[in-house]
Amino acid sequence: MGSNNEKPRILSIQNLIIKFKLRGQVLTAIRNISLDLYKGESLAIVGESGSGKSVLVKSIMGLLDKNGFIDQGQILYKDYDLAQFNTEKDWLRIRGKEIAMVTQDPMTSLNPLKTVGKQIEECVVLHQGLKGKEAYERTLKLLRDVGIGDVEKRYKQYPHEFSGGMRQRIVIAIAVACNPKILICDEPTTALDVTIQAQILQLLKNLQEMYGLTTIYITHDLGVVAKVADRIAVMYAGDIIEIGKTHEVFFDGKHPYTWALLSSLPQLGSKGEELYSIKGTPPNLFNEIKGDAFAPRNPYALNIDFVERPPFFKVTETHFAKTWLLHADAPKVVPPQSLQAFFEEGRRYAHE
Ligand SMILES: Nc1ncnc2c1ncn2[C@@H]1O[C@H](COP(=O)(O)OP(=O)(O)OP(=O)(O)O)[C@@H](O)[C@H]1O
Repeated sequence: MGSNNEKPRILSIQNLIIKFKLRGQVLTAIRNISLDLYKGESLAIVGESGSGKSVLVKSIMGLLDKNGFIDQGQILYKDYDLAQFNTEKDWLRIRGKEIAMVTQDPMTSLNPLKTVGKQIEECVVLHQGLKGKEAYERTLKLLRDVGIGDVEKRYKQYPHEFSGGMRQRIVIAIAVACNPKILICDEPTTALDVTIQAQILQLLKNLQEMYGLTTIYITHDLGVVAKVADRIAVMYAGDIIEIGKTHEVFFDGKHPYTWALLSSLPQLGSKGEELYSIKGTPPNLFNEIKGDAFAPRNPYALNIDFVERPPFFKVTETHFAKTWLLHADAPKVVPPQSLQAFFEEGRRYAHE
């Protein structure tokens, strides 16, 4: 869903349902998601804590917690259905090599006892088939590519000798050294301060072009990804409720949950207008969810929202949203006042 006609598909998730067993009960964390990823694109998955972003990307890498399982669906990549993989041997063909991940905390992915140069070089040797001087030179190039200076000296240093932002650059170098096709960035900048955040995002964007990567960003911060993503998928309670090109979701969002997320952006707050606040809590995933999961918190909910789960309604060829408000018979509802001005500004900007 969410077509992007210019590029070929690289990964296709179809009707995915993921459950966890917990204290004798079962909760459904991913509720029938279908999602296509296109070669060379950058897709941001946004949603509040607990919406299922991490579970979704972990399932692509075979990193689900032991009590989690794929109940239904397919994850198609090359000739494989990753949803059928069940041994580490299977996953070793994919993890790191085809699909790599950069997480929030670089220290957990780095070995404190090995120089950073050696850690990058090991991947160069293993995945790029280089040896000796060639592997060393490639490692230095990678260090330069991720924006580290004085590379010969830095090669010999240990992780603790680097700042948080620099460590994140090294983790990114290691991920890229494995030559992955898809790079998943799970809240890659959350632990960093704002200036460094912007630099790391810019770096990821540059590397995406330089190495022809397809990237998935997962974050709860819509503002951060708007600058780097080609498309945005909005998740709520284990489902993708809206997907589209970044400007479509950002400046013409259709689902009231997307409106709520946008309304919490600081850009809107700074105008001194009253924010559209999101009340209530997400549904309990142990229970069966009827209708639109957001309905109980949605001031625009229609009666049908409490009864029937909305399908994806097409807004444009590339923009879809699961809200009954888009049904031809629905009453006309406009976004909250504060957002209207924001949308208007965005549309004007897009046309300039
Ligand atoms: N091992 C587990 N056992 C039980 N439930 C789990 C487990 N892992 C995740 N969940 C549940 O699955 C749901 C989705 O979690 P997930 O971590 O994917 O959310 P998220 O959107 O990534 O949130 P965050 O931004 O906080 O990481 C949550 O309700 C969570 O409690």
